[in-house]
Amino acid sequence: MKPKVYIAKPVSQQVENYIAEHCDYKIWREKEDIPKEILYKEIQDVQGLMIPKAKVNEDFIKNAPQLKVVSHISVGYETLDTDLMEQNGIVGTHTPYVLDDTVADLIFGLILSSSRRLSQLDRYVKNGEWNKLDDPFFLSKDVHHATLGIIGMGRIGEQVAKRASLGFDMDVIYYNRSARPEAEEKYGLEKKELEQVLQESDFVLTMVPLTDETHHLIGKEELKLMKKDAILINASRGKVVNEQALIQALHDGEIGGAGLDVYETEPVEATNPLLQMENVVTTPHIGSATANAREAMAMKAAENLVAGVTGGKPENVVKELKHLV
Ligand SMILES: NC(=O)C1=CN([C@@H]2O[C@H](COP(=O)(O)OP(=O)(O)OC[C@H]3O[C@@H](n4cnc5c(N)ncnc54)[C@H](OP(=O)(O)O)[C@@H]3O)[C@@H](O)[C@H]2O)C=CC1
Ligand SMILES: O=CC(=O)O
Repeated sequence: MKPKVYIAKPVSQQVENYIAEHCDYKIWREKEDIPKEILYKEIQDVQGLMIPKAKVNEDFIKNAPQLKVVSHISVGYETLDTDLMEQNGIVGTHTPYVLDDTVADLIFGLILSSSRRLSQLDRYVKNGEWNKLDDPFFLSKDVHHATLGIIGMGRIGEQVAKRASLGFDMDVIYYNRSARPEAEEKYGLEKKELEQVLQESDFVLTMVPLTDETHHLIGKEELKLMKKDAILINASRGKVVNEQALIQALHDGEIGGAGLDVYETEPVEATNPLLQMENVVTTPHIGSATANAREAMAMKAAENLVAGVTGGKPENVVKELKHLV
């Protein structure tokens, strides 16, 4: 008998066929996120669940007595209580590597559009406001040969460093708990203390996972250390940056601007002051959103799911994480 699994998101025919070969499955085919009540009903008798993001806590586990695998279709997994899952014999998996280049491209988009004011320029040209371009606001910051500080030199951080160093002749410095000698060698990177990275960078990118340690890693004091014209880019998780402190720092001119793909509350609230700021570029948590990357993530998640429910070893088991459910 094939193991039973639930797929909590529409997937391509190719991914569905692969799952069908190995499992009995049901699938949520609606565009909207699956409501919790339906999810909890569907996981009552399955061994595997594939889902973009699950909040796995006591409540979830009570509803899934046969569950062996939660296969996340994402890299970040701060919503998985990994201790609790281990106690209940549930393996968590995620989808690293296959989206690194795609997310790095988006980050470069944020770096370029926040420094060169691309969204305002587009708006002005389309509105016939060419004359606004005399405003000194538009004498913007060079990206090439500037210093990029990357906080979290992991898979994605390294791809950003590659683009910055080889493509834009940037000096790249980074802060990480462990050193990355190979990446240092390949891209001429230098590891520094967090304070130094903040003080010396023209662009600061936060690319750490969200954990107890990285929650509000960037707050009032850290923002104060940054150059007055520096731009903060956050494409990791909103809660890595203290958003109130960021709003204040932008308001007070402590830093020059921000490029944000992630927010403390998502979807970002319409009343969030960040949305009113001319020196803030926003995208809707869309780092991995190309057709290729999303398909690769879904296939990777399907492979992890199938391996986990058929007695194999999934390739991408999540590490124990000091989680924040
Ligand atoms: N916007 C989007 O659409 C996307 C966002 N993400 C987010 O990006 C995050 C990073 O992804 P990825 O690069 O694949 O992850 P990695 O695990 O490869 O990299 C994370 C890096 O952060 C470092 N790090 C972890 N904790 C700390 C700490 N307390 N202080 C300093 N450095 C730390 C790690 O090194 P060390 O442990 O040695 O310190 C590691 O180098 C994901 O967790 C996810 O939240 C991912 C994909 C898409
Ligand atoms: O935010 C996206 C992810 O894959 O993590």
